Amino acid sequence: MHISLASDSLDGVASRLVAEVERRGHSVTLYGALAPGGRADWAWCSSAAAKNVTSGHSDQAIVCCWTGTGASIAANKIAGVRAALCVDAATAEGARRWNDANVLALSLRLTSDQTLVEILDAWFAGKPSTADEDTANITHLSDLE
Ligand SMILES: O=C(CO)[C@H](O)[C@H](O)COP(=O)(O)O
Repeated sequence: MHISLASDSLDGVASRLVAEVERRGHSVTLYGALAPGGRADWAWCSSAAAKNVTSGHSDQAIVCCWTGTGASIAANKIAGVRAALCVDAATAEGARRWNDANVLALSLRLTSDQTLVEILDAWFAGKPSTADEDTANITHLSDLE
């Protein structure tokens, strides 16, 4: 897959995120502090990465900031984006299964090296549920936009 990655700083697991995504065989487009020269503020870099998902440029995006909250809020401003702030593998797995999340948001403050690996393993292994009650929720999100 092609994954857009954004981080508003190089704190914590930001640089390791790029290596871990590439190690899994994905190609990447980088934003914010991961791509020197671009605007690194979380609202700008996270929304830029998220826009790539709905435009078809990228299959998914991963957005980071210190708390993870700003990155997820900015990404969710883009119609068609379902960004999920995930702090562990179980949350990432649930976000893919029940929310059909297409953008993963991470907290640079909370996410350890090991947790990053576990979250990415769960995220990339995850598949959206095809159960009627789950697809109905996703359809309703589109109706709300
Ligand atoms: O967590 C964040 C937003 O939710 C930011 O990373 C935090 O506000 C720090 O930003 P800055 O380095 O621009 O002060």
